[in-house]
Amino acid sequence: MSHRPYSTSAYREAARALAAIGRRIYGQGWSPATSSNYSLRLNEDHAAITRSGRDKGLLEETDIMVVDMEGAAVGDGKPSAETLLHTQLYRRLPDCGAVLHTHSHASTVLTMHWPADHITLEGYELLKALDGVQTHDTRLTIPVFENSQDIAALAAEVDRAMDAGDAGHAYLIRGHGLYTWAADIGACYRQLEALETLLAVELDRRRLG
Ligand SMILES: CSC[C@@H](O)[C@@H](O)C(=O)COP(=O)(O)O
Ligand SMILES: [Zn+2]
Repeated sequence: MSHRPYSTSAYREAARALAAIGRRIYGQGWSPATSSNYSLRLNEDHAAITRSGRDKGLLEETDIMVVDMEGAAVGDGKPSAETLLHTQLYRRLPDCGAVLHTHSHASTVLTMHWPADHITLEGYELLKALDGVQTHDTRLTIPVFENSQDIAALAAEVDRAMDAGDAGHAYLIRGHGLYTWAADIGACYRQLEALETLLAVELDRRRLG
């Protein structure tokens, strides 16, 4: 299958941006022990993504590589083990330009301690940081998928959930973490910061009873 070529300068800019946002996310405590992975769309057929196993607090441009939209490495090295969860979003959502995945304390405890297959965030002003949300009077339902090492199967499950109209802004994986996506890295980081903040608030709210 022939792939449209991507711009080398666009790749270099994507690698720089992903390394910078990765260090910023690490500083928030959301990507411990090499967890988490980040990607940017380069064109219809390629994405820049973090290499597998990299320390996100020390992320450099050399820790980024290119994959095609079937999840195959372009060039040497091992892309993120969760690449297919990124390409599922790029293949399904033409306007998706950036995908961020984190492993925060809040997302882990909320999904591990409570068995529900969704987390609802409702009535928070910070919900307006999410694309398309205009009021605090909003109920955001975030689906929780069971964790699996079969990433292809997990990506197919996300696809089915989206077919059913779920996972509009983000999804959670139980005992694992959060995925969110947006048109560009700035919007995606804004959404990630809002969601991780609200998940921490929700955890505190539940503890307060
Ligand atoms: C080190 S535990 C976290 C990993 O298993 C995985 O969930 C993750 O987020 C990072 O995987 P990676 O292959 O480095 O992109
Ligand atoms: Zn992960």
